[in-house]
Amino acid sequence: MNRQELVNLIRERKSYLCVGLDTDIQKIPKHLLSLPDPIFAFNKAIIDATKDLCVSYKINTAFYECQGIRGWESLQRTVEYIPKGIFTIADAKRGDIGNTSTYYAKTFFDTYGFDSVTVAPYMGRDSVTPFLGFSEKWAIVLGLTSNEGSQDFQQLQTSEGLLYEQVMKTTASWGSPDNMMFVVGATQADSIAAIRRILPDHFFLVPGVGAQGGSLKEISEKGLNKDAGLLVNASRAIIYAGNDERFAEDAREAAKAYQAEMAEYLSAL
Ligand SMILES: O=c1ccn([C@@H]2O[C@H](COP(=O)(O)O)[C@@H](O)[C@H]2O)c(=O)[nH]1
Repeated sequence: MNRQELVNLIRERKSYLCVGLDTDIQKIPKHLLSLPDPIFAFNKAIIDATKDLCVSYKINTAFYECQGIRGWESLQRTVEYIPKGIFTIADAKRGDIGNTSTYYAKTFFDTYGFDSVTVAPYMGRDSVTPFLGFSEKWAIVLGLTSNEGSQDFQQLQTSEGLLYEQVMKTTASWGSPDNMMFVVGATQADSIAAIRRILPDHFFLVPGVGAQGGSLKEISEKGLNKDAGLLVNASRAIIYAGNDERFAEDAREAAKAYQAEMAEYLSAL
């Protein structure tokens, strides 16, 4: 998906919601466990219930990889089930020496057909640029992450400023706002205005609302740009809003509340 298609989708749906499919076999409703592919059955119901409210789905590959071959099959069925025209994210946090990164990119873009993959930039240029050579595909680079451990390295003060700011500026120079986004945690709302000044045009993927306590209002006020420029992810707060037979309806209600709030913020742009 290209940038203009994503921007149009956000405008049409009045939403910049990304539903996170962090589907944990331990947490899905028990009545699904007797089905041949419980993870896919769960995802299918969540997608059916939310597909008109969001613009993106993020599949965190860890929840699938841990199931071995069956998990990869669930992942493939899920990504194939997501309606065309909705932006798909493989949250795999890849990045390695160049030839290996090339095969990570092929895996998620060509084999599985994702629009984007999350990339850890700390191995440098040759680990990131292989993700940028695919038409209408995106690298979503970790910028300032939502977890406490972001203080350990990312937030170190250097002679040039904060380390994550340096990393984001340099990484941005390898691509463009048409093929690169950055992860900025919703729990880092105090920093988002400064990051937006450094990167006025890039999309930010923002995880950390819901279960991690980040404020949708704050990050929207500080992070939206003229094209919206945000994809805000919520995983647990949506997909586990309920845990009985009504789980999909409960997920829809949770997604609807986020979308309604987003529509307000978009109307003020
Ligand atoms: O900085 C980051 C980068 C990635 N994540 C991922 O986003 C979701 C958040 O899930 P919630 O249940 O909404 O908290 C999850 O897949 C994380 O691995 C992040 O949280 N922070």
